[in-house]
Amino acid sequence: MKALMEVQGLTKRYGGFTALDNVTLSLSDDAPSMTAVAGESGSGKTTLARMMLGFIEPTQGAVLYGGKDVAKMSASEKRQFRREVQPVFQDPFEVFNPFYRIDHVLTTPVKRYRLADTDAKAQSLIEDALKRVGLRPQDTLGRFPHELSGGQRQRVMVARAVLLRPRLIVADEPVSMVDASLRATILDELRTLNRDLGISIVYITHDLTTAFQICDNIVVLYRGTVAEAGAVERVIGDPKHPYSQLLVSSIPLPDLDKVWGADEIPVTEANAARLNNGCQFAPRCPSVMEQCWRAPPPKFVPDTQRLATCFLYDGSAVAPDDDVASVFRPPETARLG
Ligand SMILES: Nc1ncnc2c1ncn2[C@@H]1O[C@H](COP(=O)(O)OP(=O)(O)OP(=O)(O)O)[C@@H](O)[C@H]1O
Repeated sequence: MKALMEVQGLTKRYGGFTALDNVTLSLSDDAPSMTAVAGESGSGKTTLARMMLGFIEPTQGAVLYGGKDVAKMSASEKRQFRREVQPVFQDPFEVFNPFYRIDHVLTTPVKRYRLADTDAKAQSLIEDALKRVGLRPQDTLGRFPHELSGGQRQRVMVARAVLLRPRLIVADEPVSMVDASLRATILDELRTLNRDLGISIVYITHDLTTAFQICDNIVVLYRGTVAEAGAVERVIGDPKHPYSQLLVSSIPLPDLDKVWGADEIPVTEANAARLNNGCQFAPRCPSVMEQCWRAPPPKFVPDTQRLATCFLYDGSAVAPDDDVASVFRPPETARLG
């Protein structure tokens, strides 16, 4: 597989605290993919996203884009990387300057990357990008950020990313500040960009329902380590790692017999510290065993198209590779039953 981006043994420490620990994940260049990165608050999702975007440097490991280490790129390589790998953030309001009209965030990249040689071409590029994300140019351009809804502002940011025809969009909780009614529409639009324009998407979220709806594969992080990874219908439909099981059991379902919060395993001070050895989830795990305290579990492959770093699956094959994508379902193949 030719890789668009390779995250190799990525580790980020802040002082003595490990926010991300030895994560390896490659994104295929052959077929544009949609990959979710999920986990509760503090699991390291944003840290991973920021390193993929080249915003912060790893303590160990590397992010390769087109085979080149992002931290060692020349100015011109970095410029191309910045164009081809686009961020979409949680809160678009922070990105907008309230004193400029919306047009500013769209005309700036057109100028910076010389995307059009005439004003008419620039206008048509901008209008096309807005239409692609379901916005009417005549209702959007000329307005100030506060005159748009949160959902519209977020769509402008997606339109800005689309304008640059990126190869990869890293979207960090892109709809968590958007009204529920608009969430599905914006996520559908991301899916359409993936299918129609061939843009790969990394979708960072704590929401497994939307990850299931739009993504092919998912990586579940727990305290900076990969708990489980694979095809969404495997990991979300039938989770194997006790942490993924906990996450899935907390998805609200219309089940009147279910008592919400009943499955929660509280974090106490005693189990909040990172372990030096063993499985990070051991202190909260309902299935914890003696060996879980001694060494981190390998990446077991209990069935096809998924891996689970959990000793419950000792005896299953171990993943052939550190790369969690080695068990991914290739995009464009049918979902498992
Ligand atoms: N600049 C920093 N300095 C110190 N610690 C940090 C820094 N950035 C992140 N962390 C810590 O690293 C851990 C992972 O943070 P990160 O933002 O990646 O988590 P997250 O999964 O994205 O959480 P959330 O869903 O709340 O955004 C957290 O414990 C956080 O406090």
